[in-house]
Amino acid sequence: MLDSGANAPGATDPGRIRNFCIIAHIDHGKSTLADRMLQLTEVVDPRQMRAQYLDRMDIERERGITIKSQAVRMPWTVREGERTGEHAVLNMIDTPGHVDFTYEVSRSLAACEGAVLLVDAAQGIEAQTLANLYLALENDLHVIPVLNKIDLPAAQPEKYAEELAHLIGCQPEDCIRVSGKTGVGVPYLLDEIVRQFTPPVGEAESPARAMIFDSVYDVYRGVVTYVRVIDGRISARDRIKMMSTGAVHELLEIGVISPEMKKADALGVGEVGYLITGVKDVRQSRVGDTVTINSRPASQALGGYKDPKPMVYSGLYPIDGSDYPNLRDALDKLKLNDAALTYEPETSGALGFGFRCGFLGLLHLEIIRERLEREFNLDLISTAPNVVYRTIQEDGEEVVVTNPSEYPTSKIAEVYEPTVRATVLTPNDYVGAVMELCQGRRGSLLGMDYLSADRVELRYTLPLAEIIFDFFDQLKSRTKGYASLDYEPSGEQSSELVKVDILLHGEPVDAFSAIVHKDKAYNYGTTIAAKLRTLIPRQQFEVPIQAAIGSRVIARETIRAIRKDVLAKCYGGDISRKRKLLEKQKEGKKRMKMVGRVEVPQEAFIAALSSDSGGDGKGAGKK
Ligand SMILES: Nc1nc2c(ncn2[C@@H]2O[C@H](COP(=O)(O)OP(=O)(O)OP(=O)(O)O)[C@@H](O)[C@H]2O)c(=O)[nH]1
Repeated sequence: MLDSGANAPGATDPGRIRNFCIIAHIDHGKSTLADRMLQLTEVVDPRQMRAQYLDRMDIERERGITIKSQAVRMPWTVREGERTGEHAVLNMIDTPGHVDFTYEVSRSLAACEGAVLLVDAAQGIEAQTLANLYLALENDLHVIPVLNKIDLPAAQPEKYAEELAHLIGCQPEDCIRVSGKTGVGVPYLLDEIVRQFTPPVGEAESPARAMIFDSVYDVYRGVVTYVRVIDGRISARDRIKMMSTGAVHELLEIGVISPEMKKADALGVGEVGYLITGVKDVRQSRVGDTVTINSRPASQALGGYKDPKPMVYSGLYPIDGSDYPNLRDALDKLKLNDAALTYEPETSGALGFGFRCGFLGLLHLEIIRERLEREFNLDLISTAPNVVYRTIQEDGEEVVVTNPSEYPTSKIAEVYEPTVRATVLTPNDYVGAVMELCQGRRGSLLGMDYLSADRVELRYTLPLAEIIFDFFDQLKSRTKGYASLDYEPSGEQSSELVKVDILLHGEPVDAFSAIVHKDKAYNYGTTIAAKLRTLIPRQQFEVPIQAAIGSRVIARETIRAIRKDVLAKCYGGDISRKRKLLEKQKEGKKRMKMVGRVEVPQEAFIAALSSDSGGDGKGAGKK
């Protein structure tokens, strides 16, 4: 339990504090190790312990992934070695592992002095092990290498200790071996955290400066802001000031998380805790901003973070048009918690009123969509995800396109698409398969290194648009699940892109427009046209389905004419039965959308869009 006296928040000697995070490739066991630490430090009562204690969102628990960072304060008394008996206060920050949430990781790292780099002893180093290690080194963190899951029969700690030591530049013996599951080695790791990581340094007498590393919206309490105090002290009676806006807020509460919110009188140098001001909008408590005290403000803000930029866009439409206001409310609420989500209203001829939303990646898209459906009870259609394009017109005008149907059709001098720098780690045997995949996706090889005798790192520049469609699934299936992927934005490139329109009876259907590379346009056109032919019922006239680039048709399918005679089944003269059938047909028609003269059932749009956009996101979640 949280002890009083010298370890109480606000009164803690910074020399006793260790702020650290756990970084790892996805599924290497961060959350499990965090659970064991909570248990060993007795912060969580054994009766209340549950798996993935810090993953508070339902989706996080169900999918077994961490989305939001979490900070928790744990007292620890060193058990062994020359510092036995020393009382320390550990602030642990659990971070997400998926690429979509890298920006959360980098924010958390800036609040720490040390990082525990966790590697699954049955898997070895993976792409995000490297990516996270580089982030930690960029933030000048001391890194403790740890091999996890040593209880597994397939664990090869000797082999991977060599690899890890080689990577970090230490001795294989320096890699600590633990099992987050059984708890073996974890007390020793906690001792080493106290021994190896440096305590925070700051000016206790200076005006207060605290860095906001997260802020979340809580329905009952308003915005909860997580801070790390760098200099000075913030006490519960202070009025705080946000340095970027100058806005002054009354403090309603201040405290630490251990493992639930615990009120405190103050937070001093190096401490990690929360502030509640009664503000209702997370944007007023911006991540990266510096908090100071109004009565004695600091003169200079701390260096902030980069704002996350949406990478992938998709249109979200309520299946029932009358849900539109609810969708807007729901997005407003999610936005309170998620600064990376963007949205603006848009109208589609095919789908009605909806929103064009911007996401960090496919997993982010999927999670927002799932939360909208689950927490707000909405049924949604999402259009196929696309990236942002920048076009330069012949007259020099620049147009940024987030919706393919708004792509300018004529007089384009050049088009730029976003690219990523991708790192793939794969066993030697699959190098050929990975290269073939990357080349098929318009990748260019930047370099290739052997990390050990049988593990190769391949670096590619790839168009982001090529990654968001089933790239990860393909990579996994071509390498029997052994390859891992990480990527980061790397600017943009000029490409030969075209907009493919899908026309029904001569009318373009905006929801199906796509921007694709010219070599892939034909494939996209024929696939969608063939799919729609099977999904759209016959009409009383012949309906051509065409795929076109500008006015040039590149593919065509035809739905043959038929008169749907609902009365055919009624050979008797029962007029009431006939009327009933006609009524039923009318009901059905209400759920039809008119595209020009063609009646298209809503389900056809959903089916055509879902099979195109659904599959890959799920794979991304399992990374
Ligand atoms: N045998 C064994 N399994 C473990 C150990 N640690 C974690 N696992 C299992 O590995 C899987 C992933 O563990 P998590 O703790 O959820 O992994 P994570 O790194 O937090 O995953 P993200 O939060 O998604 O980044 C789970 O099925 C755990 O039960 C361990 O020490 N031994």
